[in-house]
Amino acid sequence: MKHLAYLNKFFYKYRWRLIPGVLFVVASNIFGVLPAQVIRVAFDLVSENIDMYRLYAGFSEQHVIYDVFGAGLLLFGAMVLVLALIRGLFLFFMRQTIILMSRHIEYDLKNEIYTHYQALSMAFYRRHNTGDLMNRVTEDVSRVRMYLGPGIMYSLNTVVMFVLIVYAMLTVNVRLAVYSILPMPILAAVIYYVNNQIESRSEKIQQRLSSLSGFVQETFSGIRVVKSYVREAYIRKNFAAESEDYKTHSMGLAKVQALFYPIILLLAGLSVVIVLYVGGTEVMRGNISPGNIAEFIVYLSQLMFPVMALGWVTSLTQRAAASQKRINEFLHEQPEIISVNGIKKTIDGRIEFKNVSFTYPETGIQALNDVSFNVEPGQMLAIIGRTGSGKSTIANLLMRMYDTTGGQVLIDGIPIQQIDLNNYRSQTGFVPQEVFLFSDTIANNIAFSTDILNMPEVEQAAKDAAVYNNIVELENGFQTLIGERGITLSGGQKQRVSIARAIMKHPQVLVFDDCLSAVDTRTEEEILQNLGRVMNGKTSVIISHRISTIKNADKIIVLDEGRIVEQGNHDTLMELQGAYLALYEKQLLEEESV
Ligand SMILES: Nc1ncnc2c1ncn2[C@@H]1O[C@H](COP(=O)(O)OP(=O)(O)OP(=O)(O)O)[C@@H](O)[C@H]1O
Repeated sequence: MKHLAYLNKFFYKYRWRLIPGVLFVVASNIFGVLPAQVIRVAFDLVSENIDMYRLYAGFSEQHVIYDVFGAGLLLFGAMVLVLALIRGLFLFFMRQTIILMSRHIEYDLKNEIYTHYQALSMAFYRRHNTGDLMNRVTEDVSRVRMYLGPGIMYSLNTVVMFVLIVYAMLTVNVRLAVYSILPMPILAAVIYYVNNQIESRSEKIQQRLSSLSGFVQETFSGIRVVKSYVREAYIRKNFAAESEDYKTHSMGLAKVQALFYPIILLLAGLSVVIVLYVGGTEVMRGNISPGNIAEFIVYLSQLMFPVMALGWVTSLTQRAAASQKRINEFLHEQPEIISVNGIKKTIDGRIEFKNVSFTYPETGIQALNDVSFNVEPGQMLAIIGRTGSGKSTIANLLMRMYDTTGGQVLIDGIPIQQIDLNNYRSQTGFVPQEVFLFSDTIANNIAFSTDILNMPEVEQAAKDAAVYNNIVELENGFQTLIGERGITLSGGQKQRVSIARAIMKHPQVLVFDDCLSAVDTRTEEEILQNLGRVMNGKTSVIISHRISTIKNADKIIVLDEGRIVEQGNHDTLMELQGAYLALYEKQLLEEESV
């Protein structure tokens, strides 16, 4: 429960919804209790006057008595109706204040979590899977809202109604009141227990459903592999097994739900029987009138819902507390990459790695070991090396996705940690190895870094990335939707759109992480030539496997197992007759054999 205390700040923020809400709960309940008393008076009126009416049988006065009697009953009926209408009005306002408050808090909480997520570093995203992140913003927040809205509202309602009804009962007859209330705690306990059963079973079903939809999604995403390996029958069998599991759990839930209402009706009926029996004996003793029995039965029917709500609200609050605990876990995570009062400046692009070592915190793998190099503004640095040698790690450190575990990265001679993070990243263009494009138009994907879509600039970026001709050939050109909702671009086209996105930023430092691998050598040459123009006076870092990509770079570093084994330009490295030359010859051989 202590986890829910986090939400108290929101109650304070929305106090001018909560306080009137509480008053509306009280008012609606007062008007909810009054009709029972009107019914009691009406009932007594009937039982007192019926004898008189019969007494005048055969006399003309019987007619008059009937009229007076009928008009009286009509008046009572109208009173009950008016009271119900007033109650309805207050119920409307009660929901309009408390439920609306819960929706406002839900909105605030979702935004708070999302904003916090965005501040967290890469390592956090490596530790937690996307499903988990999504669940906490959606499922868990919804559960918390159930506590904030219906939970609070029904708890207040139950307490107020209980106090008013029990008070009204006690003023009529203490013995009857005690007997009537006796089954209530049992009813609440049964509902709490059954509700918990339903919730835990529903949760299991939800998990099965997630796993079923995950399974379906994956097999459809990989349908090409499934079909080419002729594994349809095998996949279908697995699907049937998953479905069977879901069905079994659903049937279990249906059984508990089927028991739920009969049990409630049984207990409710039992209360009425007790009232009739104990009330009857009290009437015989002359302690109460028959109207009081009618009054009690109305009270009982009114108490039934709050008592049911009590069991329901208890389990709902428990679940909300568990969800808030999960939310708090993430909200209390501190971003590893921070920049407090960082320097804001236009960077020149001088990069220096000074004895940099780096070990990934998630796996403990040492990816870089004592790496030192420097690049001047206007230069192109190329990084080459075998797979897993640490090339992407250099890009990660340059983009400050991680901080070094040893040594220092300096930008314009300033340690990278001292530069304002957003200021720095906004001047850096990065094309990752794994291309990611949003399900949006090509134009919006290229112009991702800007708030206003400037089409001439987008087109120029596309031309520089040598993808312009491919785009204009499409029916809708730059307005073509890509991704889940649209067409699929080829691997090389995707890479070039993502290069255009980085160029569009007019960065001071541009980092290409092996993003020309799916582009043919002629197009690659065109892009590199364009880059020479666009990045004139600025710094480029090109990571590649291919020597053809990097041979014109001002400086080339050759990495192996996290260490720099050679550095220089193409000619000096060739002269060294070491790792670079070996790589060159190997690639030359491969090209010839193709
Ligand atoms: N996010 C990560 N978490 C943990 N370990 C990682 C992570 N990324 C890379 N590594 C490890 O760090 C080492 C260097 O990886 P890196 O991605 O820098 O190599 P690379 O030279 O870019 O390889 P490739 O050419 O295949 O992309 C590898 O052993 C890899 O397993």
